[in-house]
Amino acid sequence: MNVATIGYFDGVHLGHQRLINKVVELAEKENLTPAVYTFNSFGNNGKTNELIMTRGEKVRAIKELGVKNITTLIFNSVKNQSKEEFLARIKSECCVLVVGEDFRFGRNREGDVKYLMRNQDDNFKVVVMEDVMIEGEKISSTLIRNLIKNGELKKANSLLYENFQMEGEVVRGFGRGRTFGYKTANLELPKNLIRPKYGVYLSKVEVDDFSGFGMTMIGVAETFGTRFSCETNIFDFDKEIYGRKMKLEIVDFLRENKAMDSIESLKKQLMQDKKKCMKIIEEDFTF
Ligand SMILES: Cc1cc2nc3c(=O)[nH]c(=O)nc-3n(C[C@H](O)[C@H](O)[C@H](O)COP(=O)(O)O)c2cc1C
Ligand SMILES: Nc1ncnc2c1ncn2[C@@H]1O[C@H](COP(=O)(O)OP(=O)(O)O)[C@@H](O)[C@H]1O
Repeated sequence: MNVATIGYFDGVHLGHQRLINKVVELAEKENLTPAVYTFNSFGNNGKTNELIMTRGEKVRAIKELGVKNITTLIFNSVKNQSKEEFLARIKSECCVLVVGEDFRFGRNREGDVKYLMRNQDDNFKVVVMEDVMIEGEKISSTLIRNLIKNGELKKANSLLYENFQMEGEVVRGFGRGRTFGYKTANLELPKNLIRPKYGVYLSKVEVDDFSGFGMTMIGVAETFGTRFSCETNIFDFDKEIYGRKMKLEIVDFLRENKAMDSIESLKKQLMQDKKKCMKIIEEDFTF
């Protein structure tokens, strides 16, 4: 039998981690299976194109926390189930359910924690965990999405399972970067992932067997045009990586994008950006 929790778990943030850690702890104590029920989507409320992490990253995070059994429920099939039907399924597979205070389930979100508590018996217990708070606010995926959209990546990262990251293929740009001494690898972004506020960021970079740092512009290179791109100048690196898979962790916001009056000004700015990155790396990432 399972000890389980249920949720979409986008970001696997500190609140999610409290639930999952409890599941693992209780399962170990009772020699039961630690389990998570998650969903393939949120339905049609729009949030699905603003995901904090991909499904693959989420499943990996949940497994790394010690969960052995992950079930993905198809949102469209469960959304019309009554609270009785949904609970009957959970009771047939779980003997303990760990939930947050505001957990809702079933058609029109009709099932709540009170209903679950009333339906406990010898074979089914409910454990309710308190919300995890930050500065008087409940930590939630929505709160973290707003931080990311505001460019507050450092704060968002401090609440997430791991730094906000984007993984994709390195594609060709206009070949302009190399002409002024700053090659910039253009990343094709995963669809459905939330885009941080347009701007320039310090990032951690992984490509092939290289692992290091870089500076990333997300948004529009206003000096040259209006097309969206995500471009990274990788420090201490000089290799052709077109077509390779690259992972960026967006670590810290440096500045807004600007339209420059010349290539010389752009180069000067990039030099300053790099200096700022080096300072942060020295302060925060000295091993
Ligand atoms: C860290 C970083 C910061 C950047 N900041 C700006 C900027 O403020 N304004 C701008 O017009 N372009 C900016 N760029 C984009 C460059 O203009 C762009 O990389 C260059 O045009 C090369 O494009 P390409 O790779 O398509 O050839 C920045 C690029 C990087 C890597
Ligand atoms: N340090 C580096 N940072 C970024 N890209 C690099 C670096 N060294 C080599 N490259 C290669 O150069 C390409 C970027 O050069 P660039 O002239 O900006 O062309 P493009 O416009 O096609 O991105 C990258 O895609 C990568 O293959």
